[in-house]
Amino acid sequence: MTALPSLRETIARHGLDARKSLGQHFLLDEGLCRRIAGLAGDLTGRHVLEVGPGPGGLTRALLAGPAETVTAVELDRRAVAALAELEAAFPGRLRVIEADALTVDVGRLLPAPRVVIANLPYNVATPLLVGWLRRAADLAGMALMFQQEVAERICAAPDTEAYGRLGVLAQWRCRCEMLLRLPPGAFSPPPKIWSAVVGFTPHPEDPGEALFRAMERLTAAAFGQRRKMLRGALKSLGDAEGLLAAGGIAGDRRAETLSIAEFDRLARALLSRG
Ligand SMILES: C[S@@+](CC[C@H](N)C(=O)[O-])C[C@H]1O[C@@H](n2cnc3c(N)ncnc32)[C@H](O)[C@@H]1O
Repeated sequence: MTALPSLRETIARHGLDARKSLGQHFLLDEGLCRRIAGLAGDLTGRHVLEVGPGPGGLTRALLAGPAETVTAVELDRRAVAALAELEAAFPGRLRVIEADALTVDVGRLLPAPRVVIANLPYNVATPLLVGWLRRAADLAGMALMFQQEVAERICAAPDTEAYGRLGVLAQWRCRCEMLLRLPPGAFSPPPKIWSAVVGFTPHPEDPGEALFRAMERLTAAAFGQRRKMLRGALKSLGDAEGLLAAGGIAGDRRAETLSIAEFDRLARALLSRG
């Protein structure tokens, strides 16, 4: 196999100057890429989805490991062209797809066991995560880089300022763990803020689309007015008192005091009410 150009050469050859509109902050340190590639555990026999490979630093690190296959979905045509050489160097193991990751169905794209590993474009990180949480039972695990503030919200405990809709959805479907924090200087160009990788271990049971939607409605209402008591905050769902009684939750509590198990009870009560 002929030696691959360095990441900096790849960027220069393909005019891959970072675009803010695409959330492009590249990881060029090979050691760091290897570390991130290892954060989702042993990838032997696993099929990896990487969203936004960019110049391919993390992609190279994933291919150097034991993953069965890597499928990289990238919106930027310049990056797709830059990855052609890497694809040729790993025939049958790397597939690069030019697409908007928001439109991609992981369950259809990859065989199981599936793992998602990505340094996410920050502008679409939350909708991408919520899409994967919807079908978390289809995934064996995820290791995802976010802005640190978003990572903290995902892992937040009840009774904290950061606890909200995203944390409840994520922790309801997965065990979530803060794995690594990175300063702006780890990226090229450096973003304004720190970043962090969160590890997700999905719970095996699939709640189904209707219950997931009920949880989305519930958390949107509950945290939409987080300072209000739940009997007021949940009024938009109709008969808030009845719903809270069915879930065994006192009406004078506030959303941020509820555990994930209590949210689960309320979402089931909301669904069964139809
Ligand atoms: C933070 S950069 C990470 C690049 C590379 N993985 C790295 O770590 O150096 C995010 C990448 O996601 C790509 N991207 C942005 N929006 C996307 C979308 N909707 N679907 C797929 N890729 C997207 C960008 O072009 C960019 O390559």
